[in-house]
Amino acid sequence: MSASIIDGKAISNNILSNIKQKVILRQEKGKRPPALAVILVGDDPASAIYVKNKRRACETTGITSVSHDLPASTSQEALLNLISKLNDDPNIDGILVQMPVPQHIESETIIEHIHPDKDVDGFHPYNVGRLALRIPTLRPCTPYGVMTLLNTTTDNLKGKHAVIVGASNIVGRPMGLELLLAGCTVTTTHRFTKDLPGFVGEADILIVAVGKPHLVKGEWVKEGATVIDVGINRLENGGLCGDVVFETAAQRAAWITPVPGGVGPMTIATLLENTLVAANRHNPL
Ligand SMILES: Nc1nc(=O)c2c([nH]1)NC[C@@H]1CN(c3ccc(C(=O)N[C@@H](CCC(=O)O)C(=O)O)cc3)C=[N+]21
Repeated sequence: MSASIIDGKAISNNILSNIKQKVILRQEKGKRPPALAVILVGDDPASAIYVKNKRRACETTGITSVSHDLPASTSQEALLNLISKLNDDPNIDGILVQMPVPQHIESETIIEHIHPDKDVDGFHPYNVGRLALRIPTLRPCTPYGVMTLLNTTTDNLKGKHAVIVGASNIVGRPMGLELLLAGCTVTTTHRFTKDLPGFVGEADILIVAVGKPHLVKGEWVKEGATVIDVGINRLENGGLCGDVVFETAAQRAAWITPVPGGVGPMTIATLLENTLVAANRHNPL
């Protein structure tokens, strides 16, 4: 078999143009555009690229982005104060604090300080808890973006065996909740899993989100599987690669996402979808 490529870039562009139409509709009804505050602390080069892509997507859709670029030396207290101000600001619908934050800042404290109604990343325990209880509101962007991709390739996810490699707070764990909500049988593997290749070989749907280049070998993949590679690893030659060995996996899979151009753009599209949802709630039509 030779896999078809899941074109995350094209699918995300479709979502962005839908959002753009909805933003125009709001403005025709006299409402301001949705507004996203983007906070970047420090100067991690990868973060700078992602944040730039987010701001560009805001421009494409007509969503207002308000940048707060802070030095790496920013204290936790100063960051919490800024978030408090944005929580109370009626002209801001969504707040994003780009992760990772510098070592002296505790990310859990920051995430819990963002008002759940403005948590467009879907990272707040309230929003993750809602998803766990099958009453999702603002959904974690990357897992929800992956669900959008799966729904374009698979008619009925119910009963499919989904295997997740990686159990992080921002991808692996909420990914399991989304797949469970969609009716999949879910297995989550992680650093203590024995026989990772054995679990991977059982997956109808394989989601890999670890951040280790080429961790998953193509030979492990089940014939006809759908492979979603969430990893984005920077190579020394400046290129990018995923967590899956693409060439060999594509010989066995039915569907596979590329890196770049797969999950990354979907994360951004979902972030803007969440911002529109938050705006429609704060400032209804
Ligand atoms: N509060 C917060 N929210 C996030 O959503 C968040 C975060 N922190 N920290 C880091 C991760 C990572 N992330 C990506 C966003 C866009 C691309 C993206 O645009 N990727 C392009 C390639 C871009 C490149 O050249 O590196 C692609 O895959 O085609 C990738 C990864 C959001 N994250």
